[in-house]
Amino acid sequence: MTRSAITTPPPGATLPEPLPGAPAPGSPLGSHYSRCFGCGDRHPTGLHLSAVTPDGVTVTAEFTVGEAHQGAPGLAHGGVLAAAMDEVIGMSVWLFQRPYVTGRLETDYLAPVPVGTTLHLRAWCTGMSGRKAYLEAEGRAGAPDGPVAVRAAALFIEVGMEHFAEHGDAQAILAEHHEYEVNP
Ligand SMILES: CCCCCCCCCC(=O)SCCNC(=O)CCNC(=O)[C@H](O)C(C)(C)COP(=O)(O)OP(=O)(O)OC[C@H]1O[C@@H](n2cnc3c(N)ncnc32)[C@H](O)[C@@H]1OP(=O)(O)O
Repeated sequence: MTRSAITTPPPGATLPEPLPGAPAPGSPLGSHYSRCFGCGDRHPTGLHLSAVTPDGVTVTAEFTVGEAHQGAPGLAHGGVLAAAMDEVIGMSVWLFQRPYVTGRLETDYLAPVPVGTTLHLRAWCTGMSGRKAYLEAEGRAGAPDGPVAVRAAALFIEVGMEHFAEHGDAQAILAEHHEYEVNP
């Protein structure tokens, strides 16, 4: 991955450990919002990522490129592939049980991805420092050990739940996130 200085952990960054209460290894991760373009099962043309965590700190997921995801005829749109990277990385920081948002996302496209291809995604943390989490992800075509078609490096920034209430739909958050106080 040709990551930049912004997405490279600084000296002294730490690696996360599985938290108490993390999903059991191999158990499915639920959607954080049913209308989310990345993981929501109520989004009609979304990515419908289905994900598990093998170890409480990394995430693996699958995404099958559909008709609604094309850029060039028959090929996945690059922005859609970036969204898949953003989502699987977002799912992995969700394991830290604190809310984060994407600050920066860098993407390398290594091969075209035809409609009908299942991308096997993986995301992992390379370091945490204060409010900043440094993460990477990859998408392999056709199989977990298939050729890497897309790679990403990201900087995520921790926010309070009020971030989503202030800028988004507080009622929709409350309806799906009983575990968080959105207006502390
Ligand atoms: C209900 C649950 C929902 C879960 C949703 C997950 C969805 C999946 C992930 C997403 O797609 S999130 C959607 C896309 N991202 C956004 O909408 C974020 C928009 N940006 C912001 O809201 C603010 O810019 C942000 C919260 C990221 C930062 O603003 P703050 O005022 O809180 O912090 P500040 O600007 O002081 O930055 C804190 C540190 O991060 C650094 N930083 C922030 N944004 C950066 C950036 N873009 N690039 C590099 N560094 C950045 C900043 O330099 C600083 O570093 P230092 O502490 O070292 O000084």
